[in-house]
Amino acid sequence: MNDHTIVEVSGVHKVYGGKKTAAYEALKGVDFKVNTGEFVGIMGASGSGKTTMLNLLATLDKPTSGKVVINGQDLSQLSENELSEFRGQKLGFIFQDFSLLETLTTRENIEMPLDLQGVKKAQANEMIKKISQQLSIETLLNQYPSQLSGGQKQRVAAARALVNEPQLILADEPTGALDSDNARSMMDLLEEINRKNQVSILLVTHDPFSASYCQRIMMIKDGKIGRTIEKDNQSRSEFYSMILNDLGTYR
Ligand SMILES: Nc1ncnc2c1ncn2[C@@H]1O[C@H](COP(=O)(O)OP(=O)(O)OP(=O)(O)O)[C@@H](O)[C@H]1O
Repeated sequence: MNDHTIVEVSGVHKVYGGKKTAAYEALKGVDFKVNTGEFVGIMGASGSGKTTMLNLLATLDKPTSGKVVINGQDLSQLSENELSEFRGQKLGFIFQDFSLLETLTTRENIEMPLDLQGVKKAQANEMIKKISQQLSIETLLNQYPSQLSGGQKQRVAAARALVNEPQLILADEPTGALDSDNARSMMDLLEEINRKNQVSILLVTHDPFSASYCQRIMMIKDGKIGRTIEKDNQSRSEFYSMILNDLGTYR
């Protein structure tokens, strides 16, 4: 692991069940690295192990064997309390279902991770102001989730994920519940954050359009990374065609 590596996964196996139920090996030896500032995708059929992998990176679950290192920290060395602190400080999450709390306003939803970390009110206000401007949601701060459109909710969820300036964003089907216009603006936003803020992004998706924003895509199949495809100097639409071709060929 060097300074340029944000994620290093080595020899990771994950077995579910086993004591009373039949054991199922969802990950069968996964190795990969993500460089700092990279925008990387994981694609694969339903049941291939994508969410399992994401949960390990999110520190929400532990591998049966193998190692996950994020930002130089071997996650297996941290206690539960340290893991939750690590999650709060280093990671940002964007999920398909937004997971906004309905009884809180936009501002309160965005403020929540800062409260959990004990950030002082004045500093929290500054951080909320900055991210709201960047995501153009200043006018929505006093609204409740039920008053927002799907695209607006997703921007608020993105603001909440980004407000603590995480080093790594884990995004699970962030466009899954959005129409195509909103999906495009969500992906444009992630690309902008990646470029301007130098945040590393790991995106899990079925969707070739979202995946075309990545610089590199790892194709996971039956619990292993089968192939990696790289964007290199291609335009996004060329990369999109390459992804479609790949999915067609290896289905
Ligand atoms: N808690 C669990 N207990 C037992 N088996 C599980 C558990 N979670 C996942 N699995 C199994 O592990 C395999 C991989 O699941 P995972 O959710 O990682 O797939 P996925 O690629 O994210 O699928 P999808 O795209 O449908 O979300 C599946 O066969 C699933 O049934």
